[in-house]
Amino acid sequence: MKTPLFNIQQLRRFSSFRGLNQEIKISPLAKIRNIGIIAHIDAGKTTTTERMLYYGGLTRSIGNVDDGDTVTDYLSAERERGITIQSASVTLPWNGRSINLIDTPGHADFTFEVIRSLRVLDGVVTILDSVAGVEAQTEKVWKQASDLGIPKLAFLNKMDRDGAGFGRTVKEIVARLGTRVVLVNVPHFKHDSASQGSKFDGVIDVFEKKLLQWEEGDGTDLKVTDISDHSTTPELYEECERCLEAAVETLGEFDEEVVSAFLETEDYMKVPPSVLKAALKRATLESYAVPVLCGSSFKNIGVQPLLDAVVDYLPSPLEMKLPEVTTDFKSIARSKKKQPKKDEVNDNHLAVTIDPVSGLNINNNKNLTTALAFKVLTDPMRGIMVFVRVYSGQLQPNSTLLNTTTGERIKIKKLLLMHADTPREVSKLESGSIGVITGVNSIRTGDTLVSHATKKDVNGLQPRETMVKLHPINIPPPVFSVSLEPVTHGDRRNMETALETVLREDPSLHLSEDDESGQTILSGMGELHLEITKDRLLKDMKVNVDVGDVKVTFKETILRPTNYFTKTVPCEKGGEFKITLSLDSFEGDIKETSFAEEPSFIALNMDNNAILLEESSESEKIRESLKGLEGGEKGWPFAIAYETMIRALVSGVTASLQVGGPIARLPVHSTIVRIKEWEVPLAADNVSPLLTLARQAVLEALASLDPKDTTLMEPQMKVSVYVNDEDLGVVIQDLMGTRKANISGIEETGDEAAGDELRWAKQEAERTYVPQDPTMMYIKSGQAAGKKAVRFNSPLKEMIGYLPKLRSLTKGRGVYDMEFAGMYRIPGDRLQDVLRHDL
Ligand SMILES: Nc1nc2c(ncn2[C@@H]2O[C@H](COP(=O)(O)OP(=O)(O)OP(=O)(O)O)[C@@H](O)[C@H]2O)c(=O)[nH]1
Repeated sequence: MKTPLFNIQQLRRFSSFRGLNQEIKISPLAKIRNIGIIAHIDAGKTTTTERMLYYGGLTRSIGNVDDGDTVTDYLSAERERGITIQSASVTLPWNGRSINLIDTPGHADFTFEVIRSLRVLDGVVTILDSVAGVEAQTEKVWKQASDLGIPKLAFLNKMDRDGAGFGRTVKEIVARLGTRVVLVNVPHFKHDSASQGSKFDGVIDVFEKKLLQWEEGDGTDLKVTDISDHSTTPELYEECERCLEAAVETLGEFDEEVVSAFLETEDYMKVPPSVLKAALKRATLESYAVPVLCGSSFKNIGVQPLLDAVVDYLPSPLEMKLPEVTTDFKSIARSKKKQPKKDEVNDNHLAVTIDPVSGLNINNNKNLTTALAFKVLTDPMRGIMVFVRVYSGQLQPNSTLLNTTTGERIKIKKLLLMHADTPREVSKLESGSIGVITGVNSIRTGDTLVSHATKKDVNGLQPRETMVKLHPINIPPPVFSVSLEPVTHGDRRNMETALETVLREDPSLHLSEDDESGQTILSGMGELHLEITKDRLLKDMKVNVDVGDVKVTFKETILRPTNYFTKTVPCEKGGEFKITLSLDSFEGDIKETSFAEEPSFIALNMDNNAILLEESSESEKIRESLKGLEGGEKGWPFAIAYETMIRALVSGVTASLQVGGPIARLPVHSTIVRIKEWEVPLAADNVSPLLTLARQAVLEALASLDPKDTTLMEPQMKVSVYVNDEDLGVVIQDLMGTRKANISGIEETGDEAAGDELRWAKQEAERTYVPQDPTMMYIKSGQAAGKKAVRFNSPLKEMIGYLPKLRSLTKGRGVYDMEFAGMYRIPGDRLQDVLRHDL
């Protein structure tokens, strides 16, 4: 769900905090941990977060999901909508450190939000349900975090439940997520006379050689027993020794200090905890191994050691590698393309702090402040709050920033740090910190903000510095849409204002206009996504609007190139604006075509379209001036900056492609606009004529197309269905028939990793030591026998309403997950059907 992580209204109820002695000081960077919690739905993310806030002293009592009184609970927040203030991050103190917990929603419809949050995190805690093991969403978010090189911890929750399998789940983590593990703690069970079975009551702290047992209650009463003496606790000693042996073996392959420490006594129990902890931290940062802990958040067992582990094993911002930067408009530096030096680039793509085109390094640039806006919220009291992560330099209040994504200069006033429910005004936001800019309404999620690190304006920045962009947050294309129609004419203004707010907060929503019907079309990532947005518009914002049914988004694309079209207009100050362009077609992802290799290729951020400034397309004058710039920062004789001209071309082209193609007036997709020639007079002080010409020329090119020169495109989804052997036949029959599925494979579940990786992971899982699971029967590799995963691509249109169908075919046992695979041309036999029924 779109989970507001923190409902400040509820936090406020707990006016006297438990941990007053833990007042957060504004921490030096080494003391900060920017972390997120990721989990499959229901693994216990909310329950665990509640305990963290409580033990951190931010709440006075523990809320429970099932009683609907949690701080972070979505439904109660829903009920209190209007007075609820969401927050993207909250800071809690732990052991002298500040842990910034950053919201990461679990539902697949909000993948974009997960990616957006992951971008600003330095580490993640992955919560698994130890009864269910590794689940589909765990795998997905784990992979996303791995792709971004983010260090991870695993917390095996729900150890109190029947069927909880610590050992089994650990083996699944290794085999299915493809990682080594180090067991930081393992479960402890006591004999339960009532059930004549065993009951989870605590954990063995492996490195410290201690047994921690929790008393019933809020989890603050804890019995600690030393288990380092074989004569007093022989069984616990031996279990701990086996775990330490495994830890020393795993870490020893990575870290020589562990080997030396072990060789001093050749006794696993005598390797100092400090050596193991330091090695495990390094191993975690390098993604060599993942620390594993366990507990039962619901029973208040094991959460404090998890907080300790966050502090011990996840990095501070100082230890995290800086993100990739680019300077846009490559053409300015095109002849200066330089390869980054070997030692400047790490395998992990996040490590590149140097723009390979311009050579600019944000890491050692003392002048430059760079920050990424990762969430925008509208707070009824404070107005618009822009959450930013500062990557270099420092943000200062009452200063001017440059939004390099839009080219706009922005005056900012206050800066805030989130401290429990009360955002606190601060005199600066330093590199590594996460804070809030208030009172600015032009910043969107994903924008890069730069400023001078010491001055209060951007005047001292080099031209190249003003073009720095942190790697933008990729927004997946919206595949579903609804029409919006104000009930009365007077409601239109209200609707527009509300939509502006909603879109500012959620850039994965998109607005367009249906020229024929005049309707406003709102597009989003999934049915649920649009449902929640609709709720927000109708219920929270009280907009009087008719919302149509959710439909799949279709696009149009061209099948053959057009002729070139030329447009000119004289300039009042002398000379003329001119443009000559054509449209060309391609298939696939534009960034992977040969066009993308061209020096003057500009990918548009919508609909897989791009502009190609053909070789020598610029007027003689522009070319000469650019050459001048390459030699140094010599004069640029034009009254208008080069980037401003490019922005005009981009805006003109983007807007006209949205107007649509000849078949159904749908926005044009997968099209390249080849600009053969363009001119701007030297004296011109305004680019709007260039924008207009670009727009007119594209519209003329589109109008020249015959309907048979274009076709429709539709979203296809990459789907995995998990079913029992006995249901496989009927499920496949339905997939091949009704769902138009293109099946790529049927696998035993558990075989998700591919090739060598799979072999490695399986071997690693086999040799990974895990304690016996007393509460469950051991099922080999953790999977119920005879489960199959069917992988296929299918048109999204055919997948609507699939869940009830799958349930009825499999007596409720089948599950599936799907993600966007891409927009594909609709084959001729289905085209008529779509035109008739869906448009
Ligand atoms: N027995 C047991 N139940 C738990 C534990 N942790 C959470 N639960 C229960 O599991 C259910 C889901 O817990 P949540 O904390 O809402 O899980 P979540 O991951 O936040 O779920 P979403 O917000 O839907 O993604 C609730 O009924 C909890 O009471 C645990 O340690 N033991």
